[in-house]
Amino acid sequence: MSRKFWVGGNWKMNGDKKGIEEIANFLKAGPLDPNVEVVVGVPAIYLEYTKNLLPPNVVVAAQNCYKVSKGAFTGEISPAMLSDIGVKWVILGHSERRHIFGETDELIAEKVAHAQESRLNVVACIGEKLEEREGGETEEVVFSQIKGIAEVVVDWTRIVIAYEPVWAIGTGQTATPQQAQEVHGILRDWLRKHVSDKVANDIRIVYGGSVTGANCVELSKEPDIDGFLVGGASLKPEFVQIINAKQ
Ligand SMILES: O=C[C@H](O)COP(=O)(O)O
Repeated sequence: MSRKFWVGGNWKMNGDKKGIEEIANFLKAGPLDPNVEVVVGVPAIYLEYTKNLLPPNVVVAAQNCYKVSKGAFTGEISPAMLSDIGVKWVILGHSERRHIFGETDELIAEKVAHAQESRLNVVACIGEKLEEREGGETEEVVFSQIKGIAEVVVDWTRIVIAYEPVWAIGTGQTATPQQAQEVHGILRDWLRKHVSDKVANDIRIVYGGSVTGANCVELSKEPDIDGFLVGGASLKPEFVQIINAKQ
């Protein structure tokens, strides 16, 4: 069993042509650890522009997509459209989609199902809110979220699970390596029990929430942390340090 370390950047609603060129330049300069899979989640309007600027060892992801291939859904984009322009990854279920835009577990499951049918690689995000952690409900919340996703996955080679505790996102309050490892460990055990040994052994479970150049190395040493989903720091040159955390 050896899981390739996976590092994603999630630019969220940030970036313009000039800024994207700067990011592409520091990623080109790297050097990036060749043993790491690197994906950046780009605003939809810049997917093609970014794809043309990035070095070949970094690929783009969409930050969202809809649950059907086409139709009267103003403002949405579909997996078919992403595939049509050569995009192979999509982030689904991010906490900002869940909590700002009201996406439910049910809608996220439908989106994951359709993205899988369309052969996109999915970064499926889960994570508890602060009040849920403080109420001792972390396990219950993440198990219910992963169950919703697991029920629709048909190809486990095309999915990365991102554990992102909501209280750690954009707050500077990173989960400690022990806190993150504890949840990654129980998620892997859940997959072992409810899906299979093979899936549990092979799937990448990555951590997101205030990952920086300063904390990535310690987090990367935990046995069940297989990479990161990075927000703010993925817009800065320190993203290279995070990609290289295992070196
Ligand atoms: O998708 C990334 C997460 O929301 C983490 O964002 P952050 O690194 O800015 O805390």
